[in-house]
Amino acid sequence: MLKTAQPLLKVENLSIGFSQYFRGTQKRVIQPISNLQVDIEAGEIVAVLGASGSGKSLLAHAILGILPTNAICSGSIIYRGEELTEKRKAGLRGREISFIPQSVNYLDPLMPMGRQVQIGLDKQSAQEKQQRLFAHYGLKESDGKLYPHELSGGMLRRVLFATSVREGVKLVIADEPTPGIHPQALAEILKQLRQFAREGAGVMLITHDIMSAVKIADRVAVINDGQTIEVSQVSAFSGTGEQLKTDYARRLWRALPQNGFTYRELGWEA
Ligand SMILES: Nc1ncnc2c1ncn2[C@@H]1O[C@H](COP(=O)(O)OP(=O)(O)OP(=O)(O)O)[C@@H](O)[C@H]1O
Ligand code: NI
Repeated sequence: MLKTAQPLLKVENLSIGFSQYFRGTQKRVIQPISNLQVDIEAGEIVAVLGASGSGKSLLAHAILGILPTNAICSGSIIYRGEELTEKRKAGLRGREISFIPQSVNYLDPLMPMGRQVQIGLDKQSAQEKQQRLFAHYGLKESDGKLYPHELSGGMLRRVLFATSVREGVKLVIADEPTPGIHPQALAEILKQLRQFAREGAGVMLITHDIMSAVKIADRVAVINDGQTIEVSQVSAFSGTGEQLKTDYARRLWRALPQNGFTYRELGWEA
């Protein structure tokens, strides 16, 4: 891949904390993310791999500008050469920067599915495009009139995917898009992410599934306790992991069932 001087997205020294009350009145700050780094080139898929609670969703939400209001955030997020301010995030979100959230709760419970997929689409052709997306994701035209509670979990995930397909999308953030999904649907989703990249978008695939990461990513960023442990080319995840830079990543790789160890040794509950 051609290296450009400036990556599409560069997250540097990102720290996120929350101020919390405990014992009623005392305040303390918890720091789920500290000094996290990751960057993505246009046309590249970077997997962000980390155990549950390691800070993956917070990273996604920081890039998108949808952190809870009590979050204390510092560091820099540079997108296309410029600081991604909260105002810029709001303007790009759902358009140039698209998001496939971890939870189907991100869908509006009070809005029919068809309208949710039309958000961010060019008004004149929105309906036609939405219908094409529905067909592409195996949803029926009549499903467009249904509300989230009337659809199955699998269908909702497909709707979430449809909301991320936008003309001119340059960055796709997919937060665990594959939980509990059967293998064929998983292959389909990974193929779609690859397609985004082929069309020139940068893709961040957040996952705790090392196999999905290795199957699809160009590079893998391993995070633990809100810190970047290692960023490596995907080719380093092979053999005995001798090309990996850190012991942590090597243990993670070797813990795969086919590599002989178990996740439990890492205390990693996938
Ligand atoms: N609003 C919040 N207030 C306080 N702590 C929070 C808040 N949101 C997240 N955290 C804490 O930050 C840490 C990271 O959370 P995050 O959701 O980013 O993890 P994750 O890597 O996405 O995990 P999972 O794989 O389970 O989705 C967790 O310990 C979580 O409890
Ligand atoms: Ni998460």
